[in-house]
Amino acid sequence: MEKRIGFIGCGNIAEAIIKGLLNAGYVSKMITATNKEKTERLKYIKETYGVQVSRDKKEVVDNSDLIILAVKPKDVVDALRDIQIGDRILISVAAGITTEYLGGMFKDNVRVIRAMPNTSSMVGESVTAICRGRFASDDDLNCAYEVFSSIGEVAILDEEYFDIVTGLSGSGPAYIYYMMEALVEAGIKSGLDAGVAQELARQTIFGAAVMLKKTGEDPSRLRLNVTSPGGTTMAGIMALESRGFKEIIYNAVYEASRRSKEMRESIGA
Ligand SMILES: NC(=O)C1=CN([C@@H]2O[C@H](COP(=O)(O)OP(=O)(O)OC[C@H]3O[C@@H](n4cnc5c(N)ncnc54)[C@H](O)[C@@H]3O)[C@@H](O)[C@H]2O)C=CC1
Ligand SMILES: O=C(O)[C@@H]1CCC=N1
Repeated sequence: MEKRIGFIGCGNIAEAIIKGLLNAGYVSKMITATNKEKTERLKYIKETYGVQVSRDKKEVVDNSDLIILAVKPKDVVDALRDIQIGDRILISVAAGITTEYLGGMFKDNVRVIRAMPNTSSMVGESVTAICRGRFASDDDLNCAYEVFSSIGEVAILDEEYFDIVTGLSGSGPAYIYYMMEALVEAGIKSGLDAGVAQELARQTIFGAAVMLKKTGEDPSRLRLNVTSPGGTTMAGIMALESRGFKEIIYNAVYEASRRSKEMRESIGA
């Protein structure tokens, strides 16, 4: 049976998940959302998606079987203050915040699932890592699996890997968009019209992503297929290598993971 889902915090990632769930056939009346800024944001969410909204987080909890906590890490304590989760499942997508810390905020043994989706949830193409806290069961994990698999792929992982996952796939879409920005700027700088550069870059990234997914081939194999010996691609790749492209990407994942840990520590979690 379809679970009733309540969102505490309705910013970017909550909106992406809501849209993804609705596209996947989820019924709008099964979704309720609340937010700190209650007026404009909730009006927008209600008008755009037809889901229920409430100014009262307790009402959201009462109307839900699963609660998705989608507030910034620094706001989790405030967001969960004065509510009773009872026998519902609490799914947190907050970067860095552990199931142990969240569970510790309640007197009862709350069933907590930690999830790290990304904004491609909006088009059903997220990859979401999930793990269960101490008091959540395998059934609870399966329940979360079902919800997130309707908006993309799901990986069940040990919680110790979540900072890395956050730095790789949670933040990852931004790296790809940044790559697109860089390609477009390079095209323009080299003399292309902006619209043309954008169209070429967007479809190149999309085509490469579809190739990866549909062929299941190793990316290095696909890269070699583009790279004629002594040709243009080889010259381009050598320019990337000489400027430490892989190290740059490693640093991005490392720094984002470090920040995930730092946000946890900054609230004493
Ligand atoms: N944006 C992304 O791509 C992803 C974000 N996350 C995590 O999701 C969480 C939310 O991130 P975003 O949606 O990007 O942030 P956001 O700032 O867009 O949304 C957070 C929302 O929480 C609301 N809020 C703050 N305190 C609240 C409270 N006490 N009660 C109810 N609502 C409250 C704010 O009004 C805001 O609309 C963060 O913890 C982040 O680490 C996880 C995966 C991906
Ligand atoms: O930037 C952030 O902190 C969040 C977590 C993963 C993606 N966005």
